[in-house]
Amino acid sequence: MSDQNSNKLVVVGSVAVDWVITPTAEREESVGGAAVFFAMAASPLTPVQLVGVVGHDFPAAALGDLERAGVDLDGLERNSDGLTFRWKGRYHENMNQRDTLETHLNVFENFSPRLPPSYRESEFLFLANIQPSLQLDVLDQMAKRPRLVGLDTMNLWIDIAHDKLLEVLARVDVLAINEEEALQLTSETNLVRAANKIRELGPKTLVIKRGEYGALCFGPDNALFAAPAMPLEDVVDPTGAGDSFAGGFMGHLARTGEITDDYVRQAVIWGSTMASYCVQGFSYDQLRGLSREDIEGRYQSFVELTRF
Ligand SMILES: Nc1ncnc2c1ncn2[C@@H]1O[C@H](COP(=O)(O)OP(=O)(O)O)[C@@H](O)[C@H]1O
Ligand SMILES: O=C(O)C(=O)C[C@H](O)[C@H](O)COP(=O)(O)O
Repeated sequence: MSDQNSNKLVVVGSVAVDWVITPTAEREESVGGAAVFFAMAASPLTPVQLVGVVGHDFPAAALGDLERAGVDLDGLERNSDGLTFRWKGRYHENMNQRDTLETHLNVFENFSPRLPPSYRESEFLFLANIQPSLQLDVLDQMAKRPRLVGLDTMNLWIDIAHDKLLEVLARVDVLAINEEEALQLTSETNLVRAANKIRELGPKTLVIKRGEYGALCFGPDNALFAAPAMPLEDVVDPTGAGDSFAGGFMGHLARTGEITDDYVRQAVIWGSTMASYCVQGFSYDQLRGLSREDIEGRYQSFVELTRF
């Protein structure tokens, strides 16, 4: 293993301009996308290399934010012929549920991810929520199998690309999905039974994200770990919480290079820490410019929250 690549973390996923409506506020041009949230959350912990595509309308300021966060953008394709992927959604009163109002794939429609040579040797890879065939394509472009491969997906792919999804799942180590998706994927009604089935499909580590109720994690050596979400007085915008969680989670494992039950437990708390910042603002507003002191302090609040 070359030292140079030992803690590099590649992420492939959407780069988006969202229109987010909550019960109390609205932002019409909110930079988002799974790869953006993931990168902003992981970059305080480990070097991140991003793979995605933007159109001519993508704000230059957001590219500057990613660069200042230290995110490598060599793998970000800039397609001047079209618009960036756009998503519009409205949150319900309780903020744990949302309706998608519009999705415009735009430049994402014909996107074919190309990994720069400098990404191919990296030891950590996260396949954020995109078509399973593209996830497979990226995995195949790695020079060798990374030490740890994580994946997120959604109900759409469980419905329309089931076989491809099973094919990629067989090749990943960590699956991070939400509760409904875990049940849907396995046709189960019980979460523990669903988790056992999923772990037979490939991923030995499974993180089930439960919104304001936190996360449940089945570790590589069989530990079962539950983490609460940070109780917050003001939740501004939950968009990207899951991706920020994944960024903190994978970022910690890449930084430490340890992949045991104990480190996976810590990674769940790092995921919860970064997700808690995400939901406190629109877009990645609250993830930008975080100091080491800030994040260590929030991590310690989680330690205190769960001490007994
Ligand atoms: N309302 C909230 N308050 C505090 N933390 C939250 C809230 N919603 C989500 N989170 C954090 O974000 C994580 C992932 O969120 P979740 O909504 O489950 O993911 P996804 O966006 O993939 O559905 C949760 O495990 C939790 O730590
Ligand atoms: O890429 C997509 O499919 C989008 O809808 C754009 C969004 O910015 C995030 O991806 C929302 O992600 P989560 O709130 O973590 O589920």
